[in-house]
Amino acid sequence: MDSQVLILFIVLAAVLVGLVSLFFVRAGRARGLEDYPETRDADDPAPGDSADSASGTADSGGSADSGGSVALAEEERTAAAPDKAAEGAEDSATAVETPEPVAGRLARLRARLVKSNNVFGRSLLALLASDDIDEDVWEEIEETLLTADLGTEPTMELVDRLRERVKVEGSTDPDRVRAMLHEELTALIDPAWDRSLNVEAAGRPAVVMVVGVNGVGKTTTVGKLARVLVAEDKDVVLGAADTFRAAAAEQLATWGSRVGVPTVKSDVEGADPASVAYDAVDAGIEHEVDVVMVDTAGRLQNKANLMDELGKVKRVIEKRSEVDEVLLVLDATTGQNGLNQAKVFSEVVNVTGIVLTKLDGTARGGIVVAIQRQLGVPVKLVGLGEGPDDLAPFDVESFVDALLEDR
Ligand SMILES: Nc1nc2c(ncn2[C@@H]2O[C@H](COP(=O)(O)OP(=O)(O)OP(=O)(O)O)[C@@H](O)[C@H]2O)c(=O)[nH]1
Repeated sequence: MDSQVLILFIVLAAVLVGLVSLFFVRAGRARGLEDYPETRDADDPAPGDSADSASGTADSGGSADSGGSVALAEEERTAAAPDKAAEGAEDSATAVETPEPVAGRLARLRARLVKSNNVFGRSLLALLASDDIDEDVWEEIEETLLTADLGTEPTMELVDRLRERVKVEGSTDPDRVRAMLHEELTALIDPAWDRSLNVEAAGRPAVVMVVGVNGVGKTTTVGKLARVLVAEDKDVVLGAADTFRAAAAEQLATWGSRVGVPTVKSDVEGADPASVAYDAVDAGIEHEVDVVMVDTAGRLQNKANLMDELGKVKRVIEKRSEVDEVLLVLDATTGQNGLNQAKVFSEVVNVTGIVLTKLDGTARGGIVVAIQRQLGVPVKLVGLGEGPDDLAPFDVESFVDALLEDR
């Protein structure tokens, strides 16, 4: 009799434990990414970690390589966006910023573009406004375009076409010549490119990788872009695969937390970046977010081992998901040097879009043309300042308008 009571008691206890754990699992799922475990042990494979990643190949991803645990930053777990947060997180959600809507950003930032390209536009228009555009004037025009980093071939093309039109139309009316210049510059920059970001993927998160040399503004761009996506009501996860620089992951997590976006990062300095990237994508898939953005460490294009590592980061992500967009960040102030970077990065990770940063600090806007020509990849975004909302979609008309604005 005693033993029957004991068995009954054990069975009842087991049923009770089962019910309680089921409740917690469901509640956890309903709460979403903010309940992602704070740390995941290095030896504990990431959920959905592929067989490949565990196989120990050179390209393998997953937590086993990360050299430590992967954690969501403390801030982002407490600063989830209001509509995505657990009910109990409402208080902390009040601290989350509302990013500026994307529409009209370039209009706001136009003054900066105008200011920095003042010399370019003014001297071109002044030259073209002369009654008699002789050989010397055409040469000066050429020089101005070259100084603006338009590149030799596009400069020659532009000058030839303008010369031809001025000759054929026989007009030196400044307004007319200015309109011709506007048309020719627009044609050179080419409005036909598809400049939309690939941030929609059916049935899984879109994956965006951000690459480039040191200090060009990668982390800042990921942060600003997270704001753009949040403003468009997307769920985003950031992956801090810049494991070289100790402060980089924190910097990224801070950007994310400002708009309630979580960051997957390693708490071990020098951890395998491919592993962190894999974990970020994995977390994004598991929590059914819209976009995972992976920030990578700055690397010189002539360091073969670092470029190999970047290739590996992409290949490891691809074990878990397609990579939809590879954004190469270029600093506009570095001029033609950006072209070499673009070429090498493109060979390694198949760049799909350019982000041109620091365009607020240079009159070398012509680099847009040179890059697109050489690379066959469109400029999709421009950085026009250090402020959180100083990133705008690249729009050809507004760009040329700003270059040739009356001052
Ligand atoms: N003026 C201006 N500054 C910018 C722009 N974008 C980024 N910056 C600044 O450029 C500096 C470097 O930016 P980061 O985002 O840290 O650059 P990074 O490429 O991630 O750097 P590493 O990780 O060291 O390679 C920071 O001071 C940014 O504020 C921009 O569009 N305009």
